[in-house]
Amino acid sequence: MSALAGLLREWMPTQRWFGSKGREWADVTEDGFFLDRSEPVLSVHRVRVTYTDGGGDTYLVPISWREHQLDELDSAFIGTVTGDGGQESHAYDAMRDRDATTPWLIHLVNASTVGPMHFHPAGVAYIPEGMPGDIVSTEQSNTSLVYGSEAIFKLFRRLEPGLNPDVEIHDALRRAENPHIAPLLGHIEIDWLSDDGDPSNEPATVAMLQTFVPNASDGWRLATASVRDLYAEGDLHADEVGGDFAADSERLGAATASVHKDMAAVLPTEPADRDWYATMARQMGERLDAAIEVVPQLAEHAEGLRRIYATVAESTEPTVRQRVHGDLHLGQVLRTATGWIVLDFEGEPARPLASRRELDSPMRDVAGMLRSFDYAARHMLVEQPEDTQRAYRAQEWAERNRAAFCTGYSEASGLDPCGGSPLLRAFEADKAVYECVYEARNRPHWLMIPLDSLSRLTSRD
Ligand SMILES: Nc1ncnc2c1ncn2[C@@H]1O[C@H](COP(=O)(O)OP(=O)(O)O)[C@@H](O)[C@H]1O
Ligand SMILES: O=P(O)(O)O[C@H]1O[C@H](CO)[C@@H](O[C@H]2O[C@H](CO)[C@@H](O)[C@H](O)[C@H]2O)[C@H](O)[C@H]1O
Repeated sequence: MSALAGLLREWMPTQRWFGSKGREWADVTEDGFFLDRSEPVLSVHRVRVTYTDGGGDTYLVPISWREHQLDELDSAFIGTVTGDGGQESHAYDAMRDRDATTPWLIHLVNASTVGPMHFHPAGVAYIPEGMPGDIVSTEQSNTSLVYGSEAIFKLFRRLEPGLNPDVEIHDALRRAENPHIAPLLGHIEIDWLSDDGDPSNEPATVAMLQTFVPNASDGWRLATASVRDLYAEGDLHADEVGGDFAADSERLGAATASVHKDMAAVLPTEPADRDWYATMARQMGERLDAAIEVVPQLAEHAEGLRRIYATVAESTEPTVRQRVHGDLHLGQVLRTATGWIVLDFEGEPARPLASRRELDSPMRDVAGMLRSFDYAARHMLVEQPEDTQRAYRAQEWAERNRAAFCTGYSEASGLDPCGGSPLLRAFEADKAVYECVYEARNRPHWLMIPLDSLSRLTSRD
């Protein structure tokens, strides 16, 4: 194992974007190349991790190298490598080293190819080259840099061969002139190294650059502020407090419907048949089996969940299958002065890329957002699980905003998503199962949120 691979073995599991926390590593190998040789030197590494329980993942890790350690970069420090001549080089997370953030945009403007990496500007708008980028937050599955208030660069950490749906769908929705997206400015690909080292597959998408939406607030922040207002007003109902969110939820429903309509117009669609319903039910059951291995508390809901999934297998509900968002929640939408913007069309980061590009029911996204209203309403109950008054208010807030979202969706699309559809209920349950695994791995103190929802979903007959 190289000295760098040894350092990455310690460091990567501590990073939020590392998706396989808790799995034991069998081996780690890396291959890297230089993207920029000026100070600090910037290298990019494809890091292949294999696990003792089988399988493996490939991650992208950009590293900046410095001759001297810098106190201000302490939180980005990965470790020190000693060369053959005894000289030391200090490795830093290049996404948190501002001085190492300019080469990405310079190469995009120049449509460069550097080693195995290919830069593709979209050619539709100005790219602010020469400016350093600031990291958005480390609390995400990917890592984003904001350049001024003009562009946002998202590095996809876990690599898979094939075009990332975030790039593909943003490009399609721009062609459809949908007003609810931030335009794509470019993307970057890297040749995929298959296990035997033969670069014969499709390249993997490494990053995308989008227009930055200024003066916007994300839906999660706005919704949770509204919930806090309601909690602060012990005697008032959700529609009586200043921070009522229902009008925003209704507009968000309409924006979601508009995005679905345009995706169906410019990307493939197919009618759902009986086989598809049967496949959905089987996959939900399989996801549940796998999730119980990670979160044993799910076992007590298994019988109720399987009953819900069985109704999908028998469904004759007419649905069109189309491309969908795949992981729609309040943290994926921004409210601007003119309306809602939908972000991050990548799908659930834990799912294989091919399955995230499959045609699906738009109800998957409706269910995701309905789950998110539940999360927003209940996340503050984590600290006070016994507070029945707050639990009652949370329920009231969630119901009001879920209904408003459905009204907005149905007025814009002509389809009422929330009229007791068994498919929608099953998607909500499936999402809550996914969330249990996500929370167990990333935020165990929040595990009770999806677990409590499952109690309610499975007892509703
Ligand atoms: N175009 C944009 N304009 C402004 N902020 C953005 C934009 N895209 C993303 N963001 C901010 O960055 C956060 C993470 O972006 P997202 O695409 O959801 O990344 P991830 O895949 O890591 O979840 C969002 O919640 C939002 O606050
Ligand atoms: O990183 P992503 O935004 O792609 O999505 C992952 O992380 C989300 C949390 O940030 C997670 O969403 C879950 O928590 C949200 C509150 O933080 C809540 O609004 C969502 O409803 C809930 O699913 C998402 O599932 C995961 O894929």
